[in-house]
Amino acid sequence: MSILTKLAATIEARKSADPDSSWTAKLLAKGPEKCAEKFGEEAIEAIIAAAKNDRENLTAEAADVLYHLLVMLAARDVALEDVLAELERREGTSGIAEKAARQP
Ligand SMILES: N=c1c2ncn([C@@H]3O[C@H](COP(=O)(O)OP(=O)(O)OP(=O)(O)O)[C@@H](O)[C@H]3O)c2ncn1[C@@H]1O[C@H](COP(=O)(O)O)[C@@H](O)[C@H]1O
Repeated sequence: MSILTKLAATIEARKSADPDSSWTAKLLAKGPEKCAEKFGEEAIEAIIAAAKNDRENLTAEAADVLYHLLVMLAARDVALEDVLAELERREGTSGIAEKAARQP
């Protein structure tokens, strides 16, 4: 089991945990909008680290982004497996073909 899959399972379990015992449970209790906001904040911190070419900080911020992405997905009941399945569906298709398929 990959670390992302394990982390997603831990986050899912935190939905029924006491917010006083878990930072994840506390964040989930604040609702999906707050989870999305935190994801955005972490993404901006990663962008800043990348723009500054601060690779050490970018590594840490990227981990924060992945964690907060999983929390945001859990808050809206989107399964990590569905996201991974979407990536697998795209595997082997070129980015240009994918973009063309999304045109209205
Ligand atoms: N990977 C993470 C992880 N990454 C970041 N964070 C938390 O995300 C928060 C983000 O930092 P901020 O500075 O924005 O947070 P803050 O200032 O404390 O919060 P705000 O007051 O701004 O809301 C930190 O408090 C971190 O503890 C994480 N918290 C938990 N995990 C994983 O989730 C698991 C479950 O954690 P708990 O729910 O705490 O048991 C842990 O075992 C870890 O594997």
